[in-house]
Amino acid sequence: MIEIAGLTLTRGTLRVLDDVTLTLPAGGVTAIIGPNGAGKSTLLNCLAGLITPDAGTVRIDDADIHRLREPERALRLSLLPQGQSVVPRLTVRELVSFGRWPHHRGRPGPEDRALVEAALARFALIPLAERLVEELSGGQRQRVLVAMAFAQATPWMLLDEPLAALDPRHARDIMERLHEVAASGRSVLLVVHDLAIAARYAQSCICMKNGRILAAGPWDQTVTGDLLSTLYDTPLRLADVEGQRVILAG
Ligand SMILES: Nc1ncnc2c1ncn2[C@@H]1O[C@H](COP(=O)(O)OP(=O)(O)OP(=O)(O)O)[C@@H](O)[C@H]1O
Repeated sequence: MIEIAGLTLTRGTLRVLDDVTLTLPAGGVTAIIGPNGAGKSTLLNCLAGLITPDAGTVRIDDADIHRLREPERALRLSLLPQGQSVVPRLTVRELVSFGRWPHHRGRPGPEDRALVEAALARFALIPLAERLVEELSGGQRQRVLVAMAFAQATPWMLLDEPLAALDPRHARDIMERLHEVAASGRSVLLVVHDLAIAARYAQSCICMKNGRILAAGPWDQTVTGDLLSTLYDTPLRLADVEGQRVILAG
């Protein structure tokens, strides 16, 4: 599990994270939702140990993430940051192979190679494996980056807007695969703006506004139309269409 206690961060005069305290049980897909500027990316980067808070702690499976050295962190969690750029002249297979680096530190073995192939297969990238990443479409590139994070084979996958710039089919495609990843025992935590996708695929959610947690917990017990309306300052309601959770305006 991830245990967050009293996480506070100020940038200039802005309290970006305001005493965030939260326990995230392991397993499933958890969506971090909330309006622009709520602090979602900052929270994710704090959980990954990339940002050191002014106060508070983050413990992942009993280790204080900010006290771990980078290679140890990379064995516990993978992070796909927002708007990740890619190193030029790398093929898809080479980039996905980078996910194995924390495990082999420059000397990949048969298991590393097998896990890279498994990641390529899971994200339907075998046909693209020898293509240069920079020559792919934005959606294909995003799939490669998620596959790289998957190849890291960490108990936790943290993804900041992995669906950005994806059309509905490709967004669903990635979510289906992340759903499978979670079903196989890993924990997936992602920042997502598409509420329809979050409603469909996330078992749990963290609702952030103004650097605070407005609500968090299992989706069905937490998310209501009133909550979403307050979160986004616009009228929203929940509905059930043919067994699917959907969000409606007004
Ligand atoms: N390095 C920084 N310096 C100053 N302000 C910052 C810095 N990083 C973040 N902020 C501010 O903190 C707030 C939260 O930013 P953050 O990127 O975490 O929000 P977010 O919820 O991920 O937003 P979005 O949905 O737009 O990506 C914003 O007001 C942002 O301007």
